[in-house]
Amino acid sequence: MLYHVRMDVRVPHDVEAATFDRLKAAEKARAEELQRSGTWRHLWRIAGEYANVSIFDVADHDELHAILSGLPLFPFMQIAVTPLARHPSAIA
Ligand SMILES: O=C(O)CC1=CCC(=O)O1
Repeated sequence: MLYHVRMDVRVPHDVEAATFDRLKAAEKARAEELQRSGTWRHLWRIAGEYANVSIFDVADHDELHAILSGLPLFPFMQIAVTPLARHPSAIA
């Protein structure tokens, strides 16, 4: 199943910069791993915002939740999930 996921990162004021930098590096490594496996199909920056739009390809809601809640930046993100169904006019 495909899911459109928007993640808005909220930088905490009370977390040390070095700690947040470590979390960002861990997030990047995990995102790259999931992209290589084909699970994180698209990852786009929303221009002008500390946010991204992503497409995930997973078995079901439970797998998506497990992945998202395991992301290193999960405690600092607002996440909006939209399940996608095939459009009848789509040719690909
Ligand atoms: O910067 C972001 O949008 C949050 C994020 C998701 C994957 C990643 O590497 O950073």
